[in-house]
Order: sequence, then structure tokens, then C-alpha cells
Amino acid sequence: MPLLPALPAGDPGAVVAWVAEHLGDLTAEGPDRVRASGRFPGGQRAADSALAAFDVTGYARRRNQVWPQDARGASALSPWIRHGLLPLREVWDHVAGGPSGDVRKFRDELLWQEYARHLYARLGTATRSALRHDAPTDEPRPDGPDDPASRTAPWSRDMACLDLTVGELERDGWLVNQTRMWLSSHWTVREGWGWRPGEDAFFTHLLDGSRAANRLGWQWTVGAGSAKAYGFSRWQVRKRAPGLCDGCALRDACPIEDWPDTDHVGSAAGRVAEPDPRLRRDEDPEATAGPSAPAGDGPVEAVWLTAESLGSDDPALAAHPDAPAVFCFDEPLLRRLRLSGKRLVFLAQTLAELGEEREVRVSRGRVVQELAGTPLAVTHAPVPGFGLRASRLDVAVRHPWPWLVVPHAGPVTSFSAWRKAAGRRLPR
Ligand SMILES: Cc1cc2nc3c(=O)[nH]c(=O)nc-3n(C[C@H](O)[C@H](O)[C@H](O)COP(=O)(O)OP(=O)(O)OC[C@H]3O[C@@H](n4cnc5c(N)ncnc54)[C@H](O)[C@@H]3O)c2cc1C
Repeated sequence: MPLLPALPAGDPGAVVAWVAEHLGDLTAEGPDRVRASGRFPGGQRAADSALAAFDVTGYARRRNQVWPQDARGASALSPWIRHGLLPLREVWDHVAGGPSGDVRKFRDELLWQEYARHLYARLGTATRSALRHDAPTDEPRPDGPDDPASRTAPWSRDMACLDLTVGELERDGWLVNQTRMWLSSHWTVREGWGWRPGEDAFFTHLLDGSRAANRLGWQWTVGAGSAKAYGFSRWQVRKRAPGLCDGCALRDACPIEDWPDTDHVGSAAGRVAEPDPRLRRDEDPEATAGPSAPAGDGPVEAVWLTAESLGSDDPALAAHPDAPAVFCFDEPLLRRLRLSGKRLVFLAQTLAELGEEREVRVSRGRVVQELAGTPLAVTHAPVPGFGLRASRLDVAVRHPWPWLVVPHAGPVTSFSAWRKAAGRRLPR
């Protein structure tokens, strides 16, 4: 497939029409129903303003609040963090000088993101399986798994708590951490579905959806990667969304009034027979981390952008200011995943804005075919799909991934074990 027409500049609304026309057939909704997120625009300007507006004061107390919306303390920075528009170090530095308890709690969460990236960089697709304790993985799966638009159907919309949450997921492509735990626990612990179709339902919609953090979240909530499954009941709704039950049609017959039975999942069901030995030790942490300085010095004709790193400070972009940037929407991958159009709109808005500063060529097809024969500079991305494609392309210079914590060889069995092993690598 040839290059796609240039993205419309300075008109985020026109980008939605561009996505519908050129990529709509690859989306969950189909070309006629592609929309932008109701809340999160793509692009560096939106990322920078969201970070500038974020005040960490009160974060520790209010991070888990769900409703009403103005009671929330979560930063809502994750879509831009996910795609490298806000590097973790920049976000870490932004909160310096805030109240110490809030800064500590917020930076802990940034470290959770870094831990997720380390775990995924080391184990890759092995994170599809339960890491530590048995929990239903792929089966049972809800009816109609091939219809991506119905992936969220198993969450009953009769309950006000699930209706609010699933509505936000589908409309905005985002959820606070607390409601991600509600939904994933409800799906697996209470309803008994395998956790991977649920993970895919999230991945379809979340603008911050990454296999790294999404899988970690599901594995930990359902007890496959943690010591205990998380139980979701009306108690949390009353605490985190006071008053929400008052308008619920099921307020007098609440299906989640009582604590759920967690005995059939996760740690209670027993340990996995042979845990992946890489959970305890990485024999090649340098390979996991990627280069620590630019690798290669050949001539560069273009900067290859990946969805992992789309910020205007992307290391490869910054090092090659005169080269055009190239981005390929991976057609076979997108056809398989059937993501919601709002995820593609977010990416396209980001690329359109970048196009105001430098030449950006966007194509659709097989990445390896589209970019073949062009000497490329690229920023290393710590995900398995990057390595596969990069090994078949002419990568002249590979720039380092901007780790917050350089990967170590020690355990990633739990966040606390990983953090302890990171020791002096942890940022200050
Ligand atoms: C089932 C489940 C699925 C999840 N899927 C994803 C996902 O696909 N992508 C994703 O980025 N996060 C995911 N998370 C983690 C977390 O819920 C989101 O990062 C957070 O809700 C994003 O909102 P925020 O930016 O307001 O976070 P804040 O609370 O403001 O935290 C700031 C940043 O810290 C990081 N962070 C916070 N909590 C976590 C966490 N538990 N794990 C990893 N990073 C964290 C994120 O980068 C976040 O933007 C998931 C959690 C669960 C329980």
C-alpha cells in the first residue's frame, strides 16, 4: 500500500475523518462510527498542558476516588505516558517540591509503570500465561468474542457502578485504577470468565492500553501474579463513589452486596507448576534494556517512529532533526486486534501535530515491507514486536530507550522484590 495522504494539520476534528477514511475498516466500530476520545486529545501540546496543570497535592488521599468526577485525585496522564509523550523521568521531576506523602505515593505509581515495562521487556509474550498462581486464562470466554464491539458486554449495565465505568471506558478510553480493579475482579472472580478476554476488552478501548501494564494489572487483580485475588463488592462502591448506588435500578437487590468467593482463583487455586525462571533472574539484562548509547553510525534517511515513543523529544527524532519521520499503521496487527477507533485517532492526532514541525510520512501495511530498503534511525522499544521488526529492517542507528530505572538481573516476581533489587538504580 502506498503512503497515506498527509494528515490534516491544525485540525484535530479533520483527523477523525482521516482515520475513518483510511483506517476505519481496521477498527472495532467500523468507518462510520469512528470517534475521538471524549476526553483525551493526542499530541505533544495536550500532553504538556495536562502535565503543567497537574498538581500532586492531595494525590495520596484522593487517587482511588471514583465519583463524583471532581473528587478524583488521579493525574489522568497515562495516555500520554503510554506513548512516550511524557517520559517517566519528566513526570517524576514535575512533582518535586510537592507535599512529601503525595510525592512519595505518586512516584510509587510511576515505579509500578516502570516495573510493568521491565517485566514485559524481560518475559515478553510469556506474560500471556498466569505467572505465579493458576487462574482461568483463556476460557471460559463470553459469547461473540469475534465481535470486538461487544467485548465489554459481560459487564452488566444494569448496575450503576458498572454502567458508569464501562461507559467511561467505551467513551473516553480511560479508567481510574480503582475501577480497573472493579471490572477485572468482577469479570474473573465473580463471573468466572478467563482473564485474557477481559484484558483484551480493556485493550480494545484504553488509550493507555499496553500489554505491559494491562497484563500486569489483570494478573495482579485476579491473583495470577499476586498473593491474593482482589474482591469487589458494594463496600468499595459506597466508599469510593458515595451516593452512586442511590440511582441504581438494583439498589435493593444488589448482586455484589456480599463479599465474593475468591477461593477458586489465583493463589487459592495453587501455584503454577513451573514458573518462568526469568521471573527470578535475567541472564542478559543488557539485551533486555537495549543500547545504553546510540548504536550504529551509518547514514540515516528517515526516523522510524513506533507507538511506544511518539513525543517530540523522542531520542531518534531529536538526534536527526532534518530527516523525515516515518510511521506505519501495522495492518495485519490492527486487523487482528480490532482496536477502538479512538485509539487510532489519538495516534493520528499526535502524528498530525508532529507534522507541523517536520515532514511525517504515514503508511499502512506490513511494517517490514513499507520501510524496507530505507536506512533508519529509531528509538529502541522494550516490547517483543519491536525486536522482531527491527531485526528485519535496515536500522542504521538505534537510540536508547529512556528508562527511569535501568533494568537489572534480579527478581521481578513482585513489585517489592523488583524494587529492592533495583537499589541504587532507583531515581531520587
Ligand atoms: C486491570 C488493570 C489494567 C490496567 N491497564 C493499564 C494499561 O493498559 N496501561 C497503563 O498505563 N496502566 C494500566 N493499569 C494501571 C493503572 O490503572 C493506570 O496506569 C492508571 O489508572 C492511569 O491513570 P492515571 O494516569 O490517572 O494514574 P495515576 O494514579 O495518576 O498514576 C500516574 C502514572 O503512574 C502509572 N501507574 C499508576 N498506577 C499504575 C499501576 N497499577 N501499574 C502500572 N502503572 C501505574 C501510570 O503511568 C500513571 O499514568 C491497569 C491497572 C489494572 C488494575
